[in-house]
Amino acid sequence: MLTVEQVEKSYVQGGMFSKQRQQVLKKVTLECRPGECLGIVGESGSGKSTLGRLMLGLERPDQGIVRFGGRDVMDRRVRMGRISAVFQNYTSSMNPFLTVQDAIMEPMKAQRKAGPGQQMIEHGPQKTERGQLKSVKERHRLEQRNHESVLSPQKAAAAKVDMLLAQVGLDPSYRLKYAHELSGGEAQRICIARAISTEPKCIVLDEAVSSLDVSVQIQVLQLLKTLKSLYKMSFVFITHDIQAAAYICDRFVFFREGRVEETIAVEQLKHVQSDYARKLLKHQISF
Ligand SMILES: Nc1ncnc2c1ncn2[C@@H]1O[C@H](COP(=O)(O)OP(=O)(O)OP(=O)(O)O)[C@@H](O)[C@H]1O
Repeated sequence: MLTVEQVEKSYVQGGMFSKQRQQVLKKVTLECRPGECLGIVGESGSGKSTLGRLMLGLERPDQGIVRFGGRDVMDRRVRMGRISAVFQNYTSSMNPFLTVQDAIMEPMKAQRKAGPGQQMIEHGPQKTERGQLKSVKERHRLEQRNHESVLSPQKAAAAKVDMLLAQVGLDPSYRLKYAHELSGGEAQRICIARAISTEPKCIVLDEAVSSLDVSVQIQVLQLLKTLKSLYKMSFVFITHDIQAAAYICDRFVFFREGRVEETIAVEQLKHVQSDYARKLLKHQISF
């Protein structure tokens, strides 16, 4: 579904006029399958976040391509509403001048603005791939959405936000709060609500629980697991925390110095082949 094919990325090192480049990603090929949680684990500086940005279409690879459903994610229409992100810095992820409601609504508004282009993709060539049933369901959803917005846009928005807040375990009173009025765990739940608001097929989570207290981490991981099965989404879970990854992921990609070192199903972790994967596991997991 989300595929990374022979991707390379380098950055200029030592200032704008320097000719030196650091090769951060080296011929990376991997796939996040429909409905799975793929963990990208590796040491600090191994290139995990760079890979995440490329998977989100935020940066262009020097070589290779990232595709979603067969299409290049650099095309905004391909990723809009289908791929979203949750980052580590939940406080800076939220605009301080927006209420929780407006922050959660932002991606949906952007998706609506994209309108015709979005529909071209939804009902274009994919219609035949996905079959008639899917397109009927989609049409019904769009009609319902239009119907709601014609009747009472504010009420419909508030109801949608309340539903999303409930799904991340927060009550409607949070709707009018601002980022500075939230705890870390609450802010991250809002970022998750925002990420699921367009019912994406895939979420890239980059160190999404790393800054939270351990007890809050567990709650947020449990929440992510529940939402994943509710929405039938895929996750790309980028982390250096193997314990957290083992809790939520189906497969691990061990990432080392910009390369895929080893890929393995989580239930097979005891049988990793590479020294690097063994070393990372030994430091963090006691079997
Ligand atoms: N925009 C950029 N410009 C220049 N160098 C960059 C840029 N982004 C990343 N790098 C470099 O690429 C390397 C990999 O960084 P990246 O953040 O992808 O690693 P990481 O595995 O996510 O690390 P961490 O776990 O510490 O976040 C680092 O050496 C970093 O300095």
